[in-house]
Amino acid sequence: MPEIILENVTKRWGKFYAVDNLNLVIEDNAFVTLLGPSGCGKTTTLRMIAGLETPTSGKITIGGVTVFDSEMGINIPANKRHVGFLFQNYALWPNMTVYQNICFGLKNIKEEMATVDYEVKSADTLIKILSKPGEVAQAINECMDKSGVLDTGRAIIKLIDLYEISVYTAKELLSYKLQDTFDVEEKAKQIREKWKADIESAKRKYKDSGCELNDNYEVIKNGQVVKTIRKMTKEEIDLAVRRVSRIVKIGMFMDRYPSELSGGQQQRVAIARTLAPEPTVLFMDEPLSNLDAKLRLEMRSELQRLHIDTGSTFVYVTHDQMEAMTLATKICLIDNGVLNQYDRPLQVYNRPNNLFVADFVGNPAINFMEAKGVQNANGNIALEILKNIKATFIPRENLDIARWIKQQEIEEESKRQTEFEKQKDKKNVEKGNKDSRFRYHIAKVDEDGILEEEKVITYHDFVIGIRPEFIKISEHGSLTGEIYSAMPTGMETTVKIRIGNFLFTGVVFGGVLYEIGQTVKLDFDGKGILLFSRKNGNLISQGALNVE
Ligand SMILES: Nc1ncnc2c1ncn2[C@@H]1O[C@H](COP(=O)(O)OP(=O)(O)OP(=O)(O)O)[C@@H](O)[C@H]1O
Repeated sequence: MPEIILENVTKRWGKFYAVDNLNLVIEDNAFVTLLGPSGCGKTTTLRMIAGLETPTSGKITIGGVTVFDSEMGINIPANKRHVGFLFQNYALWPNMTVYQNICFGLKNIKEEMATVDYEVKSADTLIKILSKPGEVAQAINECMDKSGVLDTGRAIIKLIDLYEISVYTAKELLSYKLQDTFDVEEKAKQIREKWKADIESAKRKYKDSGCELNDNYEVIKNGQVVKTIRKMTKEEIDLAVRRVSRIVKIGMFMDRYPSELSGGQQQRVAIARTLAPEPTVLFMDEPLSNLDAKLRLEMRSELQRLHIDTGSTFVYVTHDQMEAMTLATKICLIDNGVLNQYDRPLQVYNRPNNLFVADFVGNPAINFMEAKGVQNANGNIALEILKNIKATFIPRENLDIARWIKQQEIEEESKRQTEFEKQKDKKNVEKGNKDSRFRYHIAKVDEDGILEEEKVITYHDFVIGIRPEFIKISEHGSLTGEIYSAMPTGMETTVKIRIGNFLFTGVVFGGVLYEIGQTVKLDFDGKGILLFSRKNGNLISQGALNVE
């Protein structure tokens, strides 16, 4: 099954590292979003997995097959990786109908496939359908206008969708004119008998040549499915087109040209075209970015459903964190070519590995404030926040800061050592786009743009991260603030609260009305407050923050 494994994958152009030593396992059937700021290396990563870009070094495996290995000199081309693509500029062919657009790629496929007897298959299908001939007549009758004239095109689409059959089988079914027959049961019985006789005769022929048909109508010889290198038959192509059209609901547009479709409908055609060859892995690069907000929301839920319906592995590039959060089973968050976190969306939101991740995910953005303090014997950390306010951070789990610091120092030393070893290697190319520490932003009322001089930062310096939903305005709150701005949207109200010179963004459920300048009391609610080290930006712990 198509599990995708990236081992030490690097892509650089000269000294510029677009992707820097990426290690990633994309599980089978996952929906992974590659997320990060513009230019962080998302598209390059996707293109390398798909085979459209050659990594500088590393190894990539798809479904147990090594598709790239710099040391072994393996590089399987994109068209042999059995993957599908959907890009932002999906460009349908304007001179082809929707049907032709979807089946165009299928016509060019030539590979080893089982030999299938579609005549027997469709005969068997017709026998099954004709066991309830009244239902067929009824479906066709529903496609007549008031004066009793049949809309043949509509009837064919109706039969295709109702019985999941090809256009050829649907036309055959329509040719029986069951809707005009007095005794449908008798007529259906006669047709069934004819098809049964045909199937028996075909089976006899197979037997005479030492073959048989299995339940999927594949020809079996010596216990093996007979396979040949061939193109897809018209029937196979039609069934594939109908299958994907049903999934994205475009069955009724088959004869239209792209210019006769809305943007969203065109997008669905592009998706159908990508799905038709049944790729086991589907790569998508910002496929919804050309659509308006409402349609994008609609297509998001379509994609989620599509992921379940197709059972494929989806790898999806986006810089829209909302899209990444809502669609993904796992988010892969990249910055400057370096993987920062690879986790389930809510884990990324609730337990970000570092300040960059905390800041990148969440809208409205997380509030940061600096703090200084030491851990008490009982495990709590006595802090000073907002210049001169005393507070206590109570870690959710056991926390030994001294041990945490030791661990960080060991890891930093090990990184320094690896870097040192790398520099000794003559072939090593120094990273030009150096990884710099993420500069968190503290919201203030009068940001004069003058950066405060950096003091010596120690492990006693912290940054506290508070998601907007953890700012609780209440009568008995321990902090006093002033409403700086309030934006009710109906379902929720986003408020900015000023405490001294600092600004905090909170989200209150419901359309609460606040007056600008109004004094409010507030607390930091719950046990989801995040404690980061200011020295290296990493998450130390989650917990509660009590203000004295
Ligand atoms: N052929 C190339 N030569 C040199 N640099 C390149 C080349 N292709 C991409 N890059 C650089 O590699 C970096 C990563 O590019 P990539 O397209 O992967 O970014 P991205 O994360 O997908 O960005 P965006 O969200 O803006 O599409 C960028 O800084 C880009 O300028």
